[in-house]
Amino acid sequence: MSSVIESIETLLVDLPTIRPHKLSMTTMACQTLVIVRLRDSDGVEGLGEGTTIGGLAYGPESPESIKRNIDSYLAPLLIGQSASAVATLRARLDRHARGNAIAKSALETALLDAQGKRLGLPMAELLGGARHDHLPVLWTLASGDTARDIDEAFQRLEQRRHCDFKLKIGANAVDDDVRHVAAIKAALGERASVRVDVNQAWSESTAVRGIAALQAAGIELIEQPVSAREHAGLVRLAKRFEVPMLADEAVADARDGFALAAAGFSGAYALKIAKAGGPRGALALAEVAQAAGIGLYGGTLLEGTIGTAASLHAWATLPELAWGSEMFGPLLLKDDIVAEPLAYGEFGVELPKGPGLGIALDEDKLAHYARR
Ligand SMILES: O=C(O)C[C@H]1C=CC(=O)O1
Ligand SMILES: [Mn+2]
Repeated sequence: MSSVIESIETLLVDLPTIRPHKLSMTTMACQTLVIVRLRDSDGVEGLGEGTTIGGLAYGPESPESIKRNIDSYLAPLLIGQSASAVATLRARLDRHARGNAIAKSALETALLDAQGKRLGLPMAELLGGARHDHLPVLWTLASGDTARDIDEAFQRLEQRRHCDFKLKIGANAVDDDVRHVAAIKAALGERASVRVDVNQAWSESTAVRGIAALQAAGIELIEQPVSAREHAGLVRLAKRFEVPMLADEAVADARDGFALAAAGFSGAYALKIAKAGGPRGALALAEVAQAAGIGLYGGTLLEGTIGTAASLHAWATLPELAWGSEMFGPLLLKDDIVAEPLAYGEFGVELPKGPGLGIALDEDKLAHYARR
């Protein structure tokens, strides 16, 4: 008898950040992880995570909606079904529930983790096999203070933890943001690369002015300068400037990626398991990007270790991440809920070993940080 899914538990876990993390739409002091524990009739447990940024500030799913929609709608679609049929189960979720990509990503991760444990294979093997076991990871400077960001960048460089930096801008007037970014780039010089993420904050005309100045300051990549829905504007910016554009909020899944490429976009796509409804959807977007000659970037919604590990297993199967990755989420958090943290070093992170995600929970820490 093949194993069936017996229960699915969801927990909200609130973890403080090491410092305020300032984005165009919110400033974070805490991150809320939605942790999924899926138990199968053969005793195997699969772990998953669905995490967003700033409640409803970043996107249409909040931690509370993710938990509630899994509990009320998505989990009942899976309970009693054959646990190994990951693709069929994932299609079942899409057939009966619209949207809710983050909730679906958490469940797909838990299904893959359980299946990997059952077969004794790492999750990357289920996704085609790892081509890399160490992935590059940048750091996001977003304290809101120029001098503090510069200090932080030099610390990270000296630790050999990160040598590429992403600056979060768009909350301030464009001239102030440009001054901030140019000062950091000037302080770091050739020792580090600097890119920016505007998180949709600019109109197209502001973007033209801001990007011209950022390009002159030596910034290497401009992430999501305009609204996610402004595909035509993003294409115009990509054609206008030498500095490449990175589409993030504009491309959730393979269909978005196809539409943007067909509209004439060139540059790079940020892959996120949360946007694409799971690791498999994110890899489908990667296929479209590769077919269109668009570069790949391993993105995060600032997940903790479980969501980050799931993403790493997916990115490890790709031939190349031309723009590296930002899988630093766990490093932004003061504490963790896993027994063994991910191994960061040499400007990147190791792909975890062992079956499934290769991650085990620390039950005491989980109980301590779980919301009651
Ligand atoms: O890229 C985003 O939009 C979300 C995120 C990734 C890194 C970070 O600091 O925020
Ligand atoms: Mn982004």
